[in-house]
Amino acid sequence: MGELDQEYIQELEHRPKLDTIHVEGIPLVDLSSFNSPKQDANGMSLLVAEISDACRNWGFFQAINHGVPTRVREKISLASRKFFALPQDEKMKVSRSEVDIFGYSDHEVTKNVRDWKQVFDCTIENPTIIYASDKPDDEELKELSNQWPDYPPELREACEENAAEMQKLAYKMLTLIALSLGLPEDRLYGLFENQTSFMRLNYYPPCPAPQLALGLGRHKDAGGMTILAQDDVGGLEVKRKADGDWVFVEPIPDAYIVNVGDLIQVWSNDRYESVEHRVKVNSEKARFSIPFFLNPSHNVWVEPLEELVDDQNPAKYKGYSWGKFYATRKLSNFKKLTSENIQVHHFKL
Ligand SMILES: O=C(O)CCC(=O)C(=O)O
Ligand SMILES: [Fe+2]
Repeated sequence: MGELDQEYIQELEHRPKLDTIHVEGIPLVDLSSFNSPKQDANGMSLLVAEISDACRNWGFFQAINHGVPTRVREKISLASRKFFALPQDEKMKVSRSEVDIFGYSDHEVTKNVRDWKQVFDCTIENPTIIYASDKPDDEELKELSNQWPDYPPELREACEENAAEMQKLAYKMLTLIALSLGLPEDRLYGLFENQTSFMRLNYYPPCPAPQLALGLGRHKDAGGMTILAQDDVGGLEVKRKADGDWVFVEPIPDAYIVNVGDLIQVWSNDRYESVEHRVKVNSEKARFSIPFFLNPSHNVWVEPLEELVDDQNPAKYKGYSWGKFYATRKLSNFKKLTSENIQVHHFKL
């Protein structure tokens, strides 16, 4: 067993099992009927039903025939590998701070345990508007923009091209999710104008003691939806709703993993739930992944959609400000927390 700094060590109950059991995993959804030039009505209604089942039973699925060009994915994957291979002092030149919250970090912590990974974050809207403070009555705004490293020079273009494709795919997903909830297909679009979405490059280096640490501790995604490209190494595990077991997400070349975030859980009034997931590491191979976090505008008030609430189904959440939630989360990256970070269950009625 290799040596591992104490701050990475998970409590016994949260340590991963290293042998991977290949069981029936998250659903696979083929988006061809959505993408075909003349969408056939039958294909679309089958697709909507599959999305509904996947979101209800798993909160996660893999999408194929999604329309994202392979070259866009290859370009960002390669640029990401080149960036993380730089010497540490080069990467630190674009490190995140309380002021510049996008950029590089090798210090992510999930539920007070350090993650075995490095990240590079970039925002999508340029600039992105957020609240300057997490104080409820403070309306002051601030503009955020990206930091780009000198090397690799193509990183910026690769990120921007990937972001544009993720955006298109995210809107397809919003369409399908709205339809699957019995809503008009454009019902969710307006929530994402002036979005606070961002993209992350994840690098999980080989770990000397992968049985003690996690690349990313168990968590739920707080935003609207996440679309993730993983490489062929594998490590992502999803907590199966049916029995609470951790299920390995099989790498499928060129597929994107889609999961419902906490906001869809609230908007859908718990019809769809945001599901816990985590990342295992291993002692031999580095793993790379690229999530796109689709998040609404800072001024969106989050509450169950009125169409999905009635006397039989009263609202299960009180409303909250996405912008204040986001500011609290982002600022907490730079504070030592003494209590649990803000979570959606704090708004449960
Ligand atoms: O790297 C992965 O597979 C998952 C990443 C993830 O869950 C996240 O960044 O929120
Ligand atoms: Fe996640």
